[in-house]
Amino acid sequence: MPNDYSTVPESALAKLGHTLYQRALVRREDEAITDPRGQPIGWLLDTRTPMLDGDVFQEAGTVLAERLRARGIDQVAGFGYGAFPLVTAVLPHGTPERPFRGGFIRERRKAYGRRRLVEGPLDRSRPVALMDDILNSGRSAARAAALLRSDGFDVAGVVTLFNFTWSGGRARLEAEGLWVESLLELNLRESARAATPSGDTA
Ligand SMILES: O=P(O)(O)OC[C@H]1O[C@H](OP(=O)(O)OP(=O)(O)O)[C@H](O)[C@@H]1O
Repeated sequence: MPNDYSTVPESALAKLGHTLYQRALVRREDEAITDPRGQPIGWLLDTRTPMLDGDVFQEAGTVLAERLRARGIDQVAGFGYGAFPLVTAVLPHGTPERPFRGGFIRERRKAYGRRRLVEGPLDRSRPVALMDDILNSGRSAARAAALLRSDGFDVAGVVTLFNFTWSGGRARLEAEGLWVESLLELNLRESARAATPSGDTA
């Protein structure tokens, strides 16, 4: 039986976004958190906490799959621990005629065995969307896109849970010809200055 592909209502999106944000948010009052240079920061979003919980995993997969289908995409790839749960969450939401396929991008080609850079059944003749939890500077996604392209894949766009709008990641990726879609646009510029934000990220 094909899944029900009726459009996910906006209210469901808002609820999911709220859930993801609330359950991913870690504040310095909760635990000591640092940036990549080891400096203390005020908050971060750790999306692994909600995404690796079965209920959110299921709901996020439904919503993300809907967005991908609307763009004619049935192949997704991820680079890093924030991305992997998103890729796997989408996979059950295809149809028998048009199943989703997923890929995990390695930092570098594996030196033995199949010697692959991208693990999984992705088809080079069809476009791939990159998945990631957070778009901040856009450097991770740009690097992932470059790795995919270097291995012969056609990268169409990037789907994320959150976009930190103050960091210019979207512009960086759009300049490379990628479309960008995020479930939640976070615009916390003023509080960001005060809190030195991070998305569990650089
Ligand atoms: O747009 P950017 O500035 O590149 O930031 C976004 C990236 O940062 C985070 O990963 P992080 O580097 O914290 O590594 P992790 O996935 O291993 O936690 C996040 O999961 C994104 O992949």
